[in-house]
Amino acid sequence: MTQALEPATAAPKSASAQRQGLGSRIASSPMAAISLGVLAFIVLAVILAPLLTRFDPSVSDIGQALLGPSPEHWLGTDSAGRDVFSRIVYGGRITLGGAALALIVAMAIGVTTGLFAGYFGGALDSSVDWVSNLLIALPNIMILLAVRAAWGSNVWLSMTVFGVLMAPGFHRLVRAIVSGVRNELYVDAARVSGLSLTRILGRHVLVAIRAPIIIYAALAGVVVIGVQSGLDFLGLGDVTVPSWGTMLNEALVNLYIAPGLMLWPGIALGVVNAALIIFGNSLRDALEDRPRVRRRSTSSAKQSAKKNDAVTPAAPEPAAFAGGQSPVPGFDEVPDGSVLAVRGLRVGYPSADGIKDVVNGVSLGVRRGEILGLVGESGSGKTQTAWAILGLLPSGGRVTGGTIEIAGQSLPGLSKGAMRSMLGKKVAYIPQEPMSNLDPSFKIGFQLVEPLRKQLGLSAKDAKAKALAMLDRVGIADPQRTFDSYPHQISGGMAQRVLIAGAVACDPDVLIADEPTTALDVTVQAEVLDLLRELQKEKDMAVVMVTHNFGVVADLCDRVAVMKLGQIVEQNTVEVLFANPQHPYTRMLLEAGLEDKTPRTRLLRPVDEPLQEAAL
Ligand SMILES: Nc1ncnc2c1ncn2[C@@H]1O[C@H](COP(=O)(O)OP(=O)(O)OP(=O)(O)O)[C@@H](O)[C@H]1O
Repeated sequence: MTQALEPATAAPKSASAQRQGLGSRIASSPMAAISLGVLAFIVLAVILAPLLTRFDPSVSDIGQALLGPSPEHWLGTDSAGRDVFSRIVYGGRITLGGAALALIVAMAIGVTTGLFAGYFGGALDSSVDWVSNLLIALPNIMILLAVRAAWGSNVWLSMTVFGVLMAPGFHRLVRAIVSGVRNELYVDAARVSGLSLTRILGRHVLVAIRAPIIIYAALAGVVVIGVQSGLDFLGLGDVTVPSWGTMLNEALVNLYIAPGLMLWPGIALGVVNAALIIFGNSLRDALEDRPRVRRRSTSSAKQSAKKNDAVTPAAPEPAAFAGGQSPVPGFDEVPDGSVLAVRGLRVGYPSADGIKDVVNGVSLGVRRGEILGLVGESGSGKTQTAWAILGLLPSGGRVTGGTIEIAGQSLPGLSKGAMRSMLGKKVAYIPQEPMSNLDPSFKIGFQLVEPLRKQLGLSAKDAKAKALAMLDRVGIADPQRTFDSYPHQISGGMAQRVLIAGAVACDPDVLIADEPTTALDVTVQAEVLDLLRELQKEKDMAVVMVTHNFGVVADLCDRVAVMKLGQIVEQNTVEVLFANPQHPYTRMLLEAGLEDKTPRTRLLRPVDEPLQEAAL
């Protein structure tokens, strides 16, 4: 029963390297570390300018004009007798400070709008995109000249405006990444575990955009420094304060008398720009083979399902039932005392012809201690039914009719906050693909502890103790090691056990398992089903087992509902339905896939009778 642990060291070396934090990855790339060191050195020198220099960079002494380098004036003096070293160090404040201001403004606007537009999509996305396109269409230099003409040559103002003009670049980058990440199953899993929007965005989404933002900011920094220096070089900046662009402008005037004056601001600009470009490129190289556990495409998931699901019946041609036999009486029965009661549920998506229902009047109920199998061909609406119950329909989908009650609480119409507090505590979810439902960026322990603290209000210590106890309970041999592992360091079977531990940790009334064994190999499937059965008995949960495997139904379920084209066509106890299927569609599914149609003897009992161990 206990699954053999894969040693943590079994993870490929490259993977463990890739798991390092951003700081370690920068440190492990010599070019990134050196360029970052150079940048840090220059920034520090600019900040500590008053300590490093002996001369006021703006005070002229015409008697000292155009002196060469000396122990007093390390880099010589300019045409007004000002110390060049002081002007270089102080000038960095304007050049680098202005560039930093523009970058901060661009990132604050672009990252925020990209994050929300990418995550929520819809009208918000379209309107922000419209504004972003408008900003991109504006000629930046003309705008900066207009700002200077209207408000004077204030470097901070012009760099703030330039930051706004640069924001669309960050917006587009972040929006593109976030709109991909929001569909990751681990983000769905975070929603199911009841985490707030801020936490999901902060913990799971921001982490994915962190590295691309740093790389893009490094390269955008080169552009901003170029624009700031260019404006000063053209004499459009404030000539009373030193900057590297202003120094280049003065050097140009004296090019034939003192060509050396061009050298120092040129070197300063060259070194900073080179360091920024090398840093951006090295960081990209260090990060580019980072593993991403992506949501598998529907087709690959289906292929995997077919491969692993040995007794899955071939999906019958919907056309064979186009005539549509009526559902078998009792198809919409909701047993008395059901802790989950769904009546006449309809789920619709917008289409060219208006709202199209993909779930069409489903009624079902599950009592405590009971397992209901929800079976049907691919596309019959099982997952949509489950997601509607969890309040997790994807964008566009909505409940268009019917009622859902969990432990007496009616769900449709519930506020998002109230729904969040139910998820995990009243209703929990076990997904189909364990690996994709764990965030690759965080250790298993963190992903278990966080919802426990949020949902049960436990202290960090208690939540950790409970998480370790749950890992032990679900049959993980070394809970501490798994707790300290990243998802890529454990096997698929262990990942599913981890998700089961997380799902049942808050003792939910209802557990929805959506094909929980599809992505696992056959031996592990049996172990996971055994575990689910044990936990369901132990915690007296009502379970809805979404599957298209009649073997799983026979092995595990008390009752079964058969779905076809968004409707339940037949619903009964497992023993009655297997012995005497009424609907032609049920018969076809059973004949197509099941060699041994006899359910376990233990299941041949009315659902409200206690389990007879002797009959096992
Ligand atoms: N985002 C969507 N927009 C529009 N229609 C959708 C969307 N998602 C699913 N559907 C429709 O809902 C139907 C039911 O899909 P659902 O995923 O519930 O099927 P299922 O029975 O769970 O299949 P499977 O066993 O293959 O997972 C699909 O046939 C599809 O046409």
